[in-house]
Amino acid sequence: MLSFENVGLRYGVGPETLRDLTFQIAPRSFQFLTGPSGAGKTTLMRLIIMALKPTRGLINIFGRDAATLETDEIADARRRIGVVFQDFRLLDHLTVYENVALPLRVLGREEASYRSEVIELLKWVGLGERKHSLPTVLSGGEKQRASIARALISQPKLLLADEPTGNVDPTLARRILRLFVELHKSGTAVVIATHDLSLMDQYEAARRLVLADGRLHIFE
Ligand SMILES: Nc1ncnc2c1ncn2[C@@H]1O[C@H](COP(=O)(O)OP(=O)(O)OP(=O)(O)O)[C@@H](O)[C@H]1O
Repeated sequence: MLSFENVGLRYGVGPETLRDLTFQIAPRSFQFLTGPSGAGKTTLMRLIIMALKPTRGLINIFGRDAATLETDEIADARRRIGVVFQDFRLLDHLTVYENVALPLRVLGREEASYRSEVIELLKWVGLGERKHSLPTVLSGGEKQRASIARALISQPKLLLADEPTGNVDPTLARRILRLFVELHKSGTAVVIATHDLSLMDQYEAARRLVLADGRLHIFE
């Protein structure tokens, strides 16, 4: 589903931020991506969603060489990837409900077919009472949960989450992890970037991808 072969990434001049990355993300797999602050976790996620081009090496996504994809093919591939960004990226003029429903609207689904699904997911992440609110009035943790719900709602083939529990308390973090594990069990490959050791300890079946000094170390 996703493979990197000898991928390197350098921002401007200076040493490579990521070096010789060779790994695969299998369909329906679950992995934590970890490593010290500044190790390159967000950079790696940006390479996967094709927001950055590698300085060298090959990235293959959904069976295609990422370097050869046209703009519309990149957009098509991105529709199959759910992303939880560190800065949430909610649309401020849409309500929480509308933000979460957006990926389904983009896929052309009728509202009647997804309304109850969206409401149920909002309840699960503790935003049932916030569905008509605009993102501007939400707390950091509420925004984070809305962005998680939006990434999950379309059951993407691949889910990338950058520090998805960074703004919530441990109880809610456990609940959110359960949501990711359920999604994985229903067929999504999940990659969660996190510093949170206690979160990782709650799902020992997960692979651990550890970035250090620009290189990736994999623990199955
Ligand atoms: N747009 C950019 N231009 C230049 N350097 C960048 C850019 N984005 C990130 N970097 C540098 O690349 C390195 C990796 O950053 P990145 O944000 O990927 O790390 P991270 O592991 O996600 O960190 P954190 O855990 O703190 O979020 C850092 O040294 C950072 O300063």
